Amino acid sequence: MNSVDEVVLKVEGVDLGYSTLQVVFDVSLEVRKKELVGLVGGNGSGKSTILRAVSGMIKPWKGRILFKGEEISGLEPHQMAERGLAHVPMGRQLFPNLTVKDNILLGSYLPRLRANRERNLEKVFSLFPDVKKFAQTEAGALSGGQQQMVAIGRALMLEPDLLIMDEPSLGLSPLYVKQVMQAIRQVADLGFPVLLVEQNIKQVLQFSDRTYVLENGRLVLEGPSSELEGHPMIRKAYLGL
Ligand SMILES: Nc1ncnc2c1ncn2[C@@H]1O[C@H](COP(=O)(O)OP(=O)(O)OP(=O)(O)O)[C@@H](O)[C@H]1O
Repeated sequence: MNSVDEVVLKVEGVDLGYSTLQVVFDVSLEVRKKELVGLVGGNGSGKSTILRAVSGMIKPWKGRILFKGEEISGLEPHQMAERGLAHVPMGRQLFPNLTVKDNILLGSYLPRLRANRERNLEKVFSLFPDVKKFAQTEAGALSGGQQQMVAIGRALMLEPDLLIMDEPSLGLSPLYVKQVMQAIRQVADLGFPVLLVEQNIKQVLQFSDRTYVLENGRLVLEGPSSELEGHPMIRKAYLGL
């Protein structure tokens, strides 16, 4: 396998925007097999807009997006899901009155996944023992961190080739943020590539393999997360050092 085959997601020089307002400028990034890649930036820097383009909700004004080597322009979100893209949305969006188990099973709605349902459910339960413990509990009764794991579990039922996660730490207490980040790391270590979008740069640098830093719609820094942690710009602007 050569390095080109290993690239799952490739964003090439995209400009993105809404009606006449451009919010993302010439952004390129990639996610390879087995990687946990962070995309970080402050409020309104364009992170969610990039995710919307990757999941087919908006089309690039310029540039292109390749998923498993195929250009995705023109594909609808459900077609992206069929091709193996799982989007874990901001705010988790579970059905609070359904049990945890039923919420997770909703992830295996595609016909090709039905045969593997039970096996995949067991995989999710062995990955997140807490989720298994609450299988029969209504999802709305769980803590924010546990609900986030349920949402990730639901996405794994899709047998995804790429998971994109939109601010999974939002609204969680520091203890739960750490648990959720550890869970995401475990998911990546199992072999599922993850694009993790976050404002919480400190946590992302600690758990991801590589990170892209976005400011006002432009990439200002990128590299191995371990190297960025010590970068003067990061220390000054984001870590307050
Ligand atoms: N549907 C929309 N219509 C018009 N402008 C939008 C729309 N969605 C986002 N924007 C604008 O695009 C810019 C980037 O927003 P985006 O949501 O991508 O940022 P973000 O980095 O994800 O921020 P946050 O962390 O607050 O979600 C902002 O100026 C925002 O106001």
